[in-house]
Amino acid sequence: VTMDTVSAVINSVSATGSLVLLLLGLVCFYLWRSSRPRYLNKANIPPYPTRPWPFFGHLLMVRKDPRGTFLRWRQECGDIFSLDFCGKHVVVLNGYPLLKEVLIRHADLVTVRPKTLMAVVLDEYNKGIINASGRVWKEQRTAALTILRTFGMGKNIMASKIREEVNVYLEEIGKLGGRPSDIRVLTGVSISNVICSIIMGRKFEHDDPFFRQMVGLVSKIVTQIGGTALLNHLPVLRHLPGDLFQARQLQRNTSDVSDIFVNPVIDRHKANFDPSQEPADFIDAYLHQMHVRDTCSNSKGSNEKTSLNTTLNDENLNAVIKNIFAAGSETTGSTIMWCLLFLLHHPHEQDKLYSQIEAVVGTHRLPEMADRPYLTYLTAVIMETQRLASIAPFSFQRVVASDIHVKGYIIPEGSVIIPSLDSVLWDKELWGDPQTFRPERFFDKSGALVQPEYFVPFSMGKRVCIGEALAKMELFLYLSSLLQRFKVMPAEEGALPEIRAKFGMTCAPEDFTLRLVERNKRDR
Ligand code: HEM
Repeated sequence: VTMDTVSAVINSVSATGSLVLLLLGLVCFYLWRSSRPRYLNKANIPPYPTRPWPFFGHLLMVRKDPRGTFLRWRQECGDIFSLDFCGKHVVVLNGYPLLKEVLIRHADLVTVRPKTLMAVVLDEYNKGIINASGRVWKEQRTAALTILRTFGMGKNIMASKIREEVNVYLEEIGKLGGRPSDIRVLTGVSISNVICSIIMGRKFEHDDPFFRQMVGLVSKIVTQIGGTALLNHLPVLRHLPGDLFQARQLQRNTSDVSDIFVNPVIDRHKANFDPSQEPADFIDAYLHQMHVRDTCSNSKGSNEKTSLNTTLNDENLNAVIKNIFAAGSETTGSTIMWCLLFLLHHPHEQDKLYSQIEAVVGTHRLPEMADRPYLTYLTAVIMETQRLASIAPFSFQRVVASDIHVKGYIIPEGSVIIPSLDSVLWDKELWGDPQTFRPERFFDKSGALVQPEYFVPFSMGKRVCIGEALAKMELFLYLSSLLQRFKVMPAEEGALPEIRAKFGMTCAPEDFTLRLVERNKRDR
């Protein structure tokens, strides 16, 4: 090897090295430019609690304990403050008056969802309800609400579907024989079955392998969404080797849910669709609406394809079904788990609740919706559970469509807003002792049950939860029937599980075991 060859190699290596360095520098410059806080020194922007870090802004500061950090920053900055998430301007809204002003008075300016990486990974960006905006969102939301109301959300048809499943749930719990158990999965499976019967008109055996596989996948997706939250603001991280943030797994699991479960179910419904028959379930009713629009546009002599006139189509139906599963099962299931955990810690409240069930319903029949107005203590316990658990502490994010003027500040167009439901449900000014489980707070001096307008676990405004009536019905029927038959007891006498939340798609309690002991076997 001559000296010339060696120096040629060195030259070419250093040229390549310089090129790589230059590229790296350009990438860093681009990242720095695109992640610079847009409004840092602009007047009239809600204040920043601390100076943002380069690139990440405030993201890493809130990662460990978002709830605690937000509550602390509210104390330091007041009800409205700005954050920077990797260059994205975020405004956090706190307190009932401010949430009401922005979400209700300026309702039309805050209906857009941000284009999060998660929505793209889940293949749901601008599809279905949760991740859609504008015309798609309006039409899908209206269709879904109409269908749910037709099926009696808050009325009898829905109640009988839920009660059927409650019976199976009670039998399964009876089989545990009062032994220490974690009933989180059992509860999740049961609630998912209610959603199945509403969406596709059929329920599954709890040990059906196909159903188990689907519930397992949905539960994985819900957990993985929590783990990938950082990616929403720093999408470049998904390219890291090793799938550190599980984004690729999340994508695979979501497309499995579509391929194995959702699309075949839609196809079966389409194959059996008969427009002259009354719709039997949600999918059928959606196909009916598609058919009606199709017929209307044809009768008007339009030559355009229906898909141009309406957003009701297979793709959006797929997304709506996934939305209802994702938003409707984990939320209700974890609220039931929170209620049982609170009752473990508050045996006196459990006794009071049981006495009312015994007096109003007795023990020879299951509670029904007609009992609800009389089971006021249970209703108060459910509301107190939802308030204290605050399972959706930051609701879902929205984007501001044009500048909003509030409290002497401007929330600039394009900012993301985070309405902190924690700040309302845990507000000392409103509740006095917000961290205490005290269902009595929902009764007035005359002993009548009251629901204050600032009780907002389902959020507020135009994007308020569409499943509120269904969730309330499920919570009432599951908990009244469960607590009528079983006494909630600690797994080990004197050793209570800690009250601690884990952050996923919602805030569920950390896993815990308990004993559900039959109260009076002879009565049944
Ligand atoms: C305890 C149970 C539940 C709680 C606490 C809850 C809470 C919420 C919250 C806080 C939002 C965000 C609203 C916003 O963007 O401001 C929401 C949205 C939504 N929820 Fe629920 N939810 C529950 C049960 C359900 C059920 C059973 C369904 C099934 C139909 C459902 C379907 C939805 C949908 C589709 C949205 C998106 C609405 C939109 O973007 O327009 N939820 N929910």
